[in-house]
Amino acid sequence: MAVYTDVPEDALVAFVEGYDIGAVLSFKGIAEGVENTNYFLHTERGSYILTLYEKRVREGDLPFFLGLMEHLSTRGIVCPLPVRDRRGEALGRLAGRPAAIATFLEGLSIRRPTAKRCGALGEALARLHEAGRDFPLRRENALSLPGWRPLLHQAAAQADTVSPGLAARTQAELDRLEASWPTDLPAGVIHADLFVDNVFFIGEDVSGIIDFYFACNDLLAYDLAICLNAWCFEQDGSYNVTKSRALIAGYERVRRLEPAEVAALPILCRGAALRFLLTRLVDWLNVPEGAFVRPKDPLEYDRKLAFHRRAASAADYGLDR
Ligand SMILES: Nc1ncnc2c1ncn2[C@@H]1O[C@H](COP(=O)(O)OP(=O)(O)OP(=O)(O)O)[C@@H](O)[C@H]1O
Ligand SMILES: N[C@@H](CCO)C(=O)O
Repeated sequence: MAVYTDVPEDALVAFVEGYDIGAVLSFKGIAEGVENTNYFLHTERGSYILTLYEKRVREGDLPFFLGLMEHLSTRGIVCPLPVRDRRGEALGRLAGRPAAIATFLEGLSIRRPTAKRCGALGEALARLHEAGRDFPLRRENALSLPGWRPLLHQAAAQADTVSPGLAARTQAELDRLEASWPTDLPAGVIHADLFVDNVFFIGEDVSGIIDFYFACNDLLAYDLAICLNAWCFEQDGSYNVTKSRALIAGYERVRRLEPAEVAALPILCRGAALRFLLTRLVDWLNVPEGAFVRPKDPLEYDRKLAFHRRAASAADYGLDR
């Protein structure tokens, strides 16, 4: 569950009075998610999400995240739109934490997406990349290649308690990626955490994208690699190349990949898998005492990494050129 910070009712009422959204009708903590505290907020004017920013989100990055959601909204991407208070500020403080109110999005996240929905996701991802082109702020990706070794250092001593040989496997993978990571591919604003729980559908269509708190400037095709990892593996660990082909084809309906991006796809997928293996491993080994959080399984990404290590080219992901 993700309610790390309790908000007393009187503090909430005073906070909401600072906005032109009417009086509070109801207010409820949201169990999903692991990063921030989220409340569902219903007022006389409608439905909103109140977010209190927790540990991994740096306060200095919030203008980037909130500004990006505003920017993307004006360019037709359906994402939460931060609500500005009566003074024109999108970012406030509540219960001692930075906090913001954003619009509530309709739709459902789909746990087991079909190939058709993977195609719709691919298209939505490329639209997001296109819409982010003229966003003026920059944020380096703290969880790209240079950030992985410090994470491994944090986890290495205990990694083998999670799975025998994990420390050495992860170390070897990181060495290999450091020697071959591409640098000269098209870059721009990426979402960087576009998992199935962050995409809402109505029917077969993407109705909205949430959770921009890892968004940053990085390689566009790396974002695609994150989605291939998150959307195209089955429960039994097998890679579904039909879904993968559909996701990439959806992406290319909006932005065609350059030959260098196609060639780099296997290595980008390895990097994306290692990134989530490492953050999950660190979280798995460091559950804060008394926290109501169920850490995500790092070994899921150890198994995905094994698939990517065997991939010879983009053809293994259904991209035959
Ligand atoms: N704008 C929104 N509209 C509707 N529901 C939302 C919105 N924002 C968040 N939610 C709901 O709150 C849940 C948690 O939100 P979110 O994924 O942003 O939290 P998080 O702690 O950052 O999670 P994660 O673990 O994915 O990083 C979502 O799964 C969704 O159900
Ligand atoms: N999407 C991430 C967690 C949220 O940052 C994961 O599945 O590891």
